[in-house]
Amino acid sequence: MDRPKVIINAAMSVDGKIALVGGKRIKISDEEDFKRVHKMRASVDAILVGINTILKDDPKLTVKEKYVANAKNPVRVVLDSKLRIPKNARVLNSIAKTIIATTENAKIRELNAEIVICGKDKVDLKCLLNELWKRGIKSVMVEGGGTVISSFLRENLVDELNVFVGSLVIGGGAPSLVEGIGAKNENEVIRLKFLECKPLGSGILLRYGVRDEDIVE
Ligand SMILES: NC(=O)c1ccc[n+]([C@@H]2O[C@H](COP(=O)([O-])OP(=O)(O)OC[C@H]3O[C@@H](n4cnc5c(N)ncnc54)[C@H](O)[C@@H]3O)[C@@H](O)[C@H]2O)c1
Ligand SMILES: Nc1nc(=O)c(N)c(NC[C@H](O)[C@H](O)[C@H](O)COP(=O)(O)O)[nH]1
Repeated sequence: MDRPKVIINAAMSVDGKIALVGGKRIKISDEEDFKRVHKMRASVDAILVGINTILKDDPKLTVKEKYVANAKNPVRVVLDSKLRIPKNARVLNSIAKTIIATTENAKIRELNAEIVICGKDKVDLKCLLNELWKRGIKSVMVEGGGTVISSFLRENLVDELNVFVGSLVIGGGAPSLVEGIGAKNENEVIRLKFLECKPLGSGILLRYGVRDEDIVE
């Protein structure tokens, strides 16, 4: 199947959490990591997140001038099965193009975005990646949250996983890097290929490959 290269990027605590208990956003990345994240945003054709990340964080998903000057903004893509996105979500501003990926079950309404229908209950990722490919999108940065990251990994649609490990512990039942059901048996474990580990600012950057054949060094 023709599909864009998929790179997951997220920031987690030492105990693998990506937000506070209850899902409230916390700054895990430091300035060095945000600079890396925004450089990566500037280098891809699209950035993708799940609707819960929009509802919890209200991100802009654009490239900040202070990190990368005069950058071209990638297309923003939101997985929103029931088309719940609020009209005033920042991702719907006119600074960059936005695609809302939804399902046949959604009640379609007018939004400042292109609406792409893929799947019935939740967004069919293979269908969506193919639609993005048809629009000239050759690389997608998946910025979360944990449920979306889980779907991409479980469906074996990931080429690279980049995780910044901040020097903090959140604990308890806070959202994790990979949500979903998880592995009960050894054969359900997702094995990664270690690529790189380097100190970055006050934390560590980890890079893994997932689909061996597609990893571009
Ligand atoms: N630290 C980080 O790097 C980082 C990055 C992004 C988000 N977050 C945090 O993650 C949390 C949100 O994560 P989450 O797991 O609750 O939600 P999410 O953002 O992963 O969105 C999940 C939702 O997307 C929709 N969806 C549609 N099709 C889907 C598919 N095929 N697979 C998966 N989801 C699909 C569903 O409604 C699903 O409930 C927030 O607390 C946010 O602060 C942290
Ligand atoms: N890389 C990263 N480090 C963090 O410490 C953190 N909390 C997030 N969380 C992802 C989330 O969706 C954020 O809220 C957006 O990174 C903000 O995005 P904008 O700058 O508004 O585009 N991401």
